[in-house]
Amino acid sequence: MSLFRSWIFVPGNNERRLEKAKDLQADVIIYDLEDAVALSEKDKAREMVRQAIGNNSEKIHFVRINDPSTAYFFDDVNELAGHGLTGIVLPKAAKREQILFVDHLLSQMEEKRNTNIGSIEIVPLIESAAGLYNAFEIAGASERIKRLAFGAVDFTLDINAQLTKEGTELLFARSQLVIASRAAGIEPPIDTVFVDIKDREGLLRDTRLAKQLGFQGKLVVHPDQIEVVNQVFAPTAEEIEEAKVITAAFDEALSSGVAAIQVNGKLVDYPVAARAKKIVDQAKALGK
Ligand SMILES: CC(C)(COP(=O)(O)OP(=O)(O)OC[C@H]1O[C@@H](n2cnc3c(N)ncnc32)[C@H](O)[C@@H]1OP(=O)(O)O)[C@@H](O)C(=O)NCCC(=O)NCCSC(=O)C[C@@](O)(CC(=O)O)C(=O)O
Ligand SMILES: [Mg+2]
Repeated sequence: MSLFRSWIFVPGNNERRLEKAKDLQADVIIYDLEDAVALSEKDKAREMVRQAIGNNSEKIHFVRINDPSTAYFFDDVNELAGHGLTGIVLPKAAKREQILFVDHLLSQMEEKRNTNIGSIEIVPLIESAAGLYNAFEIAGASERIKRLAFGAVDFTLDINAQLTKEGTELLFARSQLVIASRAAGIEPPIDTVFVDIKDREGLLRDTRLAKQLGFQGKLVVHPDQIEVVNQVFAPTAEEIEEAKVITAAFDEALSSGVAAIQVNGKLVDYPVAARAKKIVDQAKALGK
């Protein structure tokens, strides 16, 4: 079971940061060809990212390509698809038709390069009012989509909201993304970046909120943010211990035909036991 807690953006044209990415403890690396790269550097970045993926085959890699309305999109897909990347992050995802188009192009690239058709994932980045409104349709548009991600910087720009540390302005969008994802039958989404790199407490609060709302992980922009995100999205030792007690007690109860019991003063029934099992599975994936 792979973990998808922390997703770090690494600017695709920065040699030093591409090199550093190899040793980071992030679960996923996103090599960025979009907004972290100046227009004059797009071609160079594409080549650098290709090399970085080749030199770093252990990790789960995504590339954030430029969106289909740009002049860079086709070259990004053509030069990177089928070269060892796990998938693409599709920025400015706003409607189902975009996904169908990208899906079709990826299938052609996979066929040309003798890779399994459908193996390259797509993570649509929802960062506009239209994207949020169509999130359910986007999530269900292709088998390649396992999860959505949220981009609050562009989103607040689009809806004329102020991006604050409290994130009140994001509450509806965040919840809507969680619900659209689960209604479409895909995994919980990945939350937006927290831009104040020096504010550890702020990041901790923001990440806890994302977890509470149902997100599975969070995008980050700086190595210092990885540890907080990994910690918040991993169960604590107490949670693991409690989950083990609950699953053992519930399995025993079920064998006697009982499906509602009390453990440490709390009701345990099927959904409570299912949540506990998820924690036990996550702990196993973390080697705990
Ligand atoms: C912010 C800053 C410039 C600060 O750099 P500074 O150099 O001042 O930082 P320092 O503290 O000095 O770095 C200490 C050491 O870490 C190394 N180091 C730093 N960052 C590293 C890194 N990312 N990867 C590997 N290594 C790294 C560095 O090389 C140094 O190592 P060394 O050289 O040994 O000293 C840098 O982090 C950075 O570029 N971040 C990524 C920016 C980016 O990708 N933006 C696009 C994604 S967001 C977006 O698009 C919004 C969105 O689309 C998406 C959404 O929300 O979904 C929306 O709409 O909302
Ligand atoms: Mg953006």
